[in-house]
Amino acid sequence: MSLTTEELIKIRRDLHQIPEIGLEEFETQAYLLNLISTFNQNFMTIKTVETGILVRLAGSIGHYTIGYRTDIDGLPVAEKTGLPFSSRNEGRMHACGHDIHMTVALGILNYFSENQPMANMTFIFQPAEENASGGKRLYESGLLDEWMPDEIYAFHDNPQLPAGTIGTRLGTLFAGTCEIHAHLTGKSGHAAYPHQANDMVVAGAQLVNQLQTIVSRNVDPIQSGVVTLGQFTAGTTGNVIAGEAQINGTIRALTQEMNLLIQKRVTTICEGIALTYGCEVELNLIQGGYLPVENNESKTENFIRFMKNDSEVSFVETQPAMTGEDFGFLLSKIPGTMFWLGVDSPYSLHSEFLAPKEVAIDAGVLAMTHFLTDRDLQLGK
Ligand SMILES: CC(=O)N[C@@H](CCC[C@H](N)C(=O)O)C(=O)O
Repeated sequence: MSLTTEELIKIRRDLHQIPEIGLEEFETQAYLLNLISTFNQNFMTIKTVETGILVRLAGSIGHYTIGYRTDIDGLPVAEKTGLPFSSRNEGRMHACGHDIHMTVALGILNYFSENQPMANMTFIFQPAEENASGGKRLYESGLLDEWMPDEIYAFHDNPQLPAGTIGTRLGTLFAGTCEIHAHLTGKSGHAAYPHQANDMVVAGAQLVNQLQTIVSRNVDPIQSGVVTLGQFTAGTTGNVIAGEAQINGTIRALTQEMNLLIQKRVTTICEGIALTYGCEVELNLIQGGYLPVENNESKTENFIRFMKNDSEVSFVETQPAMTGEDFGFLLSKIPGTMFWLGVDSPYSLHSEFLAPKEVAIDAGVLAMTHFLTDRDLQLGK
């Protein structure tokens, strides 16, 4: 018996109330393990990796392994949806919809635990998609090795698509990202004596402005790039010159070459600021596993063909997006497809008001159980 709509919605709401940030998903892991232990165990094996979980369904032939991945982490965002099942963890929210991702993965896993596939299936419940390259960590732990998928699938929810609609494209779906962390050290002092201090608010402000010229002056306008500096902290009060500043941000580019070019320009500009303002600029650029999400050509052609032909699935071809995903790392090792699942919300991913439409859950489970059943049949021939 597959999970009912009501059961799936209850699971999603349970998960929504316990968001945890990357590598701290202890409650989430315990909830998932407890639930998965209620599924048919006849051909299931479970392993844990840090706060992640790997579930293997042994196929009746076992000649091939199909992978399916969900991320499980939340964000350091204070929820303001006002929903009765809002986050119970202060300052934490599933503001990127990973509660929806997990619920759909559980629906698919539950279905195949009752309907044994011919191929093996490896389900990956992966921590730290937002902050610590969880996919790369998990891959490099070696624990996936004996259950390594031959091909792999995953989705991200999309507030801009109608609830339940599946979308993807051939080629690059998401950007590669790279975190920027710049720490500026000058000399603090009295507001009345600027000549005796070295003001890091002024140096930091110049750094922000100069970094914002990279996209307009260094990126080929026919291509694309983003430099967003989401955090700038400096100083303690209005009449004390700040001796330190911290600026954090992120780079986005659809090719690794462009990402590296932007990283190079960020480095050069930081060196220039250090020289100009006689301060120290300690720069950390962290790309980790956030490579561009490049869909495999033949797997994705097959995926798109299937979704277009399934009369119960609504499918649209989408443009590339500047969101990042560490599934890009797994796709650089294992051929597969990343796709969107529409959740129809006026608020964007990472918004404290994001409230995905739950009707998307059933649609996601249906589309993927249909697709993976078909894929299993193709592979078994
Ligand atoms: C889907 C999504 O929103 N992913 C995140 C990935 C973050 C990567 C990294 N921590 C960074 O900030 O560059 C995103 O912000 O796109």
